[in-house]
Amino acid sequence: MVEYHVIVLAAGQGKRMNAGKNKQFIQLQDKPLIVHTLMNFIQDEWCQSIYMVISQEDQLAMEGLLKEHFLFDHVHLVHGGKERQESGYRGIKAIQPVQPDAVVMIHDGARPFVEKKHLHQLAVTAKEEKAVLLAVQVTDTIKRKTIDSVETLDRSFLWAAQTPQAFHYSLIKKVHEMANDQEFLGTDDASLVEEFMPEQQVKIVEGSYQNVKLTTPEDLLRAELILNKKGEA
Ligand SMILES: Nc1ccn([C@@H]2O[C@H](COP(=O)(O)OP(=O)(O)OP(=O)(O)O)[C@@H](O)[C@H]2O)c(=O)n1
Ligand SMILES: C[C@](O)(CO)[C@H](O)COP(=O)(O)O
Repeated sequence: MVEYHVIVLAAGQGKRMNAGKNKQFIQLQDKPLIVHTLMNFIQDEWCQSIYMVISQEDQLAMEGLLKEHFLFDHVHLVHGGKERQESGYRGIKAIQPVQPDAVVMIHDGARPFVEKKHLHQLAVTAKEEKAVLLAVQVTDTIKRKTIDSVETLDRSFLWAAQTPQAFHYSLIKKVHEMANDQEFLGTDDASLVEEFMPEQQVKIVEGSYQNVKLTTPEDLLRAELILNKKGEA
């Protein structure tokens, strides 16, 4: 067993979902999206603590929701920032003192379908290798367009990044500090390691295409299908 701590990012606005509220509150069958996500960690005995990063405006509603689902005592709440990266950094700073090699995962609240076997593969790999992300091989043909050319990239080298991404605490804290100081904005946390610690290899654990990020209304249909399938299993 490799213990880990998780930061669940839920401080976005869900603008592309166009739900008139933060998409984390959208009901998916019997419970809101964010509760589905949190349950993956509550039900994992390897998970030692959960820090959920939320926006100040959602504080009351989130507290209510956690109480309704009996999760209030299991989740530390932290206020997020304007960008996803800032929210992650605030989550990292909120973690109670831990050993430098403690494993910290960072996960999108909007990915409710992560599997326990992948959490464990990430934890084990992060403990040994310091930096790892969940990803899947790209299935599309990807073109790279410049002003005067179009080329087809070799997709056997292309991976779509997912979360969780897992790191040694001291490493992820350091690269977030550096990114903050230098006003560097990446689209995921692993990219900060790539940018500021190029000597540190980032590993990939191959994940599942079901671990989708619910971003647009179309993704909700997919979520319903996944939940129906899980219910049948
Ligand atoms: N300032 C931000 C922005 C995003 N997130 C979180 O990061 C995850 C991935 O981001 P995304 O899917 O882009 O969510 P939103 O920012 O909410 O969506 P949108 O960009 O459509 O507004 C989400 O769980 C979101 O709540 C966050 O904690 N803090
Ligand atoms: C971190 C991430 O989930 C990796 O796929 C993603 O980059 C964050 O969401 P966004 O839609 O790119 O803001």
